[in-house]
Amino acid sequence: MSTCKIKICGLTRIEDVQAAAQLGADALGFVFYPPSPRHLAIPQAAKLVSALPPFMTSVGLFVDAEPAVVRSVLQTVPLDLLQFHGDESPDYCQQFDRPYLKAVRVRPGLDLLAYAKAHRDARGLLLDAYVEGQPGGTGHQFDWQLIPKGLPLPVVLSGGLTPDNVADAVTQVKPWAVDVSSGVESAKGIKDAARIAAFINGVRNANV
Ligand SMILES: O=C(O)c1ccccc1N[C@@H]1O[C@H](COP(=O)(O)O)[C@@H](O)[C@H]1O
Repeated sequence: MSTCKIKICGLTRIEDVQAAAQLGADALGFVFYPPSPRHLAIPQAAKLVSALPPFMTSVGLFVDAEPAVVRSVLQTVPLDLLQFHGDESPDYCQQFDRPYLKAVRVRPGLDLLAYAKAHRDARGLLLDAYVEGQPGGTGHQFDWQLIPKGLPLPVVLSGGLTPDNVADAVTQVKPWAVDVSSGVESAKGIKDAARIAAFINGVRNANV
């Protein structure tokens, strides 16, 4: 049985927060990126985060946001961890004095070791698929063979994970955690409890 951690991202409804918590997710992600169909206004996000039970991590996702935007979210929404999903520099990421994940979109030719070393103050490196013009949440998978051994940060694997492929992903990559959005939805921003349950089962049944 795998103890890989599980983050479900892009929640927009209280019933999805409650279902993900009851089904055993470790962390929930809330999107603060206006072009995303999963984007939340601050009051809505505050309501969802306040419904989290104890010991569950709330994660705020930003894409190249103005620092003032991140600060205004942090004033009202009690986020445990930030997820920077754009081209944010290490200096940018550190300015909020909050633990963070740095996301990177993996493609051939990218030196992931150098990228991880540059972002060594991150709590983890989130690996997503590269899709031209789209920062994430695409439902696309990338070639897991592109992940080098010996990355100096815990790996959070994402990008096109589903209930059908997540056991293989955990078995092959052995990440610290997995992150999913599209793969557990019935429509953008609408989570499907049966798919979340199947996803969590897939992680737990991985052969590691
Ligand atoms: O979820 C979004 O809308 C989103 C928008 C902009 C950047 C990232 C976004 N989501 C993150 O993308 C990855 C992969 O998602 P998927 O499972 O392939 O749909 C995941 O880390 C989400 O947190």
